[in-house]
Amino acid sequence: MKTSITLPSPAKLNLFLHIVGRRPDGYHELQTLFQFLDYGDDLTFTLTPDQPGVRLTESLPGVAEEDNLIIRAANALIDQARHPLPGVTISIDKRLPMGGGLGGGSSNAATTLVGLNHLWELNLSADALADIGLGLGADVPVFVRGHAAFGEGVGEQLTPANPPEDWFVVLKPDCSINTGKIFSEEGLTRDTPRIKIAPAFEGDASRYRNDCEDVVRKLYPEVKESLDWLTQFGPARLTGTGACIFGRFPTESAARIIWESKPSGITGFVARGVNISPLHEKLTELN
Ligand SMILES: C[C@@](CO)(OP(=O)(O)O)[C@H](O)COP(=O)(O)OP(=O)(O)OC[C@H]1O[C@@H](n2ccc(N)nc2=O)[C@H](O)[C@@H]1O
Ligand SMILES: Nc1ncnc2c1ncn2[C@@H]1O[C@H](COP(=O)(O)OP(=O)(O)O)[C@@H](O)[C@H]1O
Repeated sequence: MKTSITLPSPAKLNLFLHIVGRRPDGYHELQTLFQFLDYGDDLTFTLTPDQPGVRLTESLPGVAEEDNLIIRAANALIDQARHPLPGVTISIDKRLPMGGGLGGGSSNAATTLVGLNHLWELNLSADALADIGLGLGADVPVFVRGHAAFGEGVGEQLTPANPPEDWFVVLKPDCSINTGKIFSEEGLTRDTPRIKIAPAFEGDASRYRNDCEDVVRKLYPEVKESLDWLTQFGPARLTGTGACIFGRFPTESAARIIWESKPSGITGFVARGVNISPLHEKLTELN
């Protein structure tokens, strides 16, 4: 049995995000195209056979340990196991902004489920891990399955997709946006017609939009300014409920030229869109 592994926990983009209805429990029904980025956090899992339980080597600002999705994911696996498991210490190399629409928390949960399934040799199927993940957040299943996908329902009904693996400039306007607040806004578009997808959806995502964008532009001038700036160079869009935005470029050098000219004071990064999650690429290497 291996005792330590470091695994990627990538970001996602919602290349488009349509709100097509509402469930009786108030949750919004979405149609969205998820793609991963070759950029994200790293998690290191080290087994501690002499010390039972799950520990983090550092806490995240503003997140109580029991609310941390890494701890919640590890405990969800322990609850499923039929025998005692060795303890584990988990360290986080955090690069993704929190609450930015890049799915960092959901991705951390998925990397924990997939990583500990491997390290603890639990042999749970992807379906079983995605089910556990859905209990932690709507975006966890796509990270568990590891393939770019068209998502329906709350984003858990997934059809694998192969959008172009373009380069992105991702900007983080200096504000934080609460997902619940955006979904409760009166002016939110909630009736975008459903689109039909072919089984091998290639996703000409440039034709689609993010239905949260108008509301977010109005409420957060920082996002509006960044979108207006990035739009000069091509289509720019919000991911999830924001605050991060992205512009798409065919090559790394084209993306870097725009990145170098960004207004001072704004953070972000340049990354490539990838249809196989870096987490699954790494696991294939290990197996
Ligand atoms: C919008 C998306 C798109 O990928 O991403 P993010 O912006 O969070 O990255 C996700 O669907 C985010 O799903 P999830 O991560 O589970 O949402 P949460 O933050 O738990 O949701 C906070 C609140 O927003 C509302 N909510 C959320 C999702 C949804 N489909 N309909 C809703 O009405 C609910 O009131 C919920 O209690
Ligand atoms: N390990 C974690 N990493 C990031 N956020 C976490 C984590 N655990 C819990 N959270 C909480 O989840 C919220 C949403 O995080 P995240 O998935 O990064 O953003 P978003 O849903 O906007 O894409 C954060 O604001 C934070 O309070």
